[in-house]
Amino acid sequence: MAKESSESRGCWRVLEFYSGIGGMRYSLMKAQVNARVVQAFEINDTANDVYQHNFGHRPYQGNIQCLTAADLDKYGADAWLLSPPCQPYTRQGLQKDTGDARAFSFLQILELMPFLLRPPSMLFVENVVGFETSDTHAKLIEILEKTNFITQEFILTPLQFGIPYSRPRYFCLAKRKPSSFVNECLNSQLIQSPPPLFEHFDTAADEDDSSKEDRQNLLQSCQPIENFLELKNPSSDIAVESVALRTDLSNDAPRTLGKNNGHDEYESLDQYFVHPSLIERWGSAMDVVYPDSKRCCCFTKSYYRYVKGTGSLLATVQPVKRDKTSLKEQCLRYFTPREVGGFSLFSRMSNFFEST
Ligand SMILES: C[S@@+](CC[C@H](N)C(=O)[O-])C[C@H]1O[C@@H](n2cnc3c(N)ncnc32)[C@H](O)[C@@H]1O
Repeated sequence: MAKESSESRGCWRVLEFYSGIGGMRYSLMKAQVNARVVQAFEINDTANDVYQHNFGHRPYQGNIQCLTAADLDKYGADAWLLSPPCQPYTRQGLQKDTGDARAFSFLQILELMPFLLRPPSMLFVENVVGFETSDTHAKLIEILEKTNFITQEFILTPLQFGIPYSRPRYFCLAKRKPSSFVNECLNSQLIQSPPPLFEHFDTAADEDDSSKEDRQNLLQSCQPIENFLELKNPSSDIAVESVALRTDLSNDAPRTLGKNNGHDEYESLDQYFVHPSLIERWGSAMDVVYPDSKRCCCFTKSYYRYVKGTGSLLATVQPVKRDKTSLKEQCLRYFTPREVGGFSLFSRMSNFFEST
């Protein structure tokens, strides 16, 4: 079947697999490429509710594993965006890789590639660090090579793009010949540049001097956290008052304090304060950042439920001397859902489409 070229249409037709709440689509919009998502695929109906709210389009709800080559051919898509489940490859998980049922649908999509009459010209895959050494990755590269794609692979963190968010991720870009990349010297390579970064910067003990310098330069070039705050910090007086009040609250107390001398900003912020009892118990394990910090840790889905290892907490009172001020006095709060979303969305792929 003859395929109308994207140049003649002037607009890429895009398929978004594993669309979730639409992070890839937001990134595509931010990259300002001339593209249109012609279909999104997602099994989770709650995610689809959010996607529909965000974009006014409800993804196809179903198992990607059941899609056939004919199903995909009918979209005549130029580009595929894929962010398959990462659990089979996470370092903290069992790393069952191709043996994990959650990897099957991605493997199945790859297996369809040689049978497509209208294969995409471009592919973009995102996953966790660890994917690049998996059997699924080997399969991805094998099939892409067999079907005439050139690949460039990267491990990148938002910190490299000025976003104060430490979230190294694996990315694969693929273009089908005769399309080519601008920087051909990166073809068939996995680029990790600058050198590997760590979730907790202060634990990178065995780095040499040059990677320490790279890391420092990287951090300095990031925007401060305060540029990403939806709710600005209240004045110190209000925040200190808040700690006094919260110390009296039991865990079951209502999360809002009601009217407080007309401090509306404080009221909306209140539900995000960390209860002092949690600070007492888990303070030493908390990753605390400040409005002028230029990094924060990756947020997980257990953020708000657990404080240890699930993402950073923000000090709403900037202490004069950080090491001399107790965490309780610093009035810690969680980042709001919009703030968490903002870090993630800013950090995706806008730069790829612009530069490749
Ligand atoms: C890593 S998340 C992708 C997140 C997405 N990029 C976003 O911005 O929200 C993987 C998504 O794939 C969905 N998923 C997993 N297995 C699937 C399958 N077999 N068919 C369709 N969707 C699937 C999950 O429900 C989840 O939303």
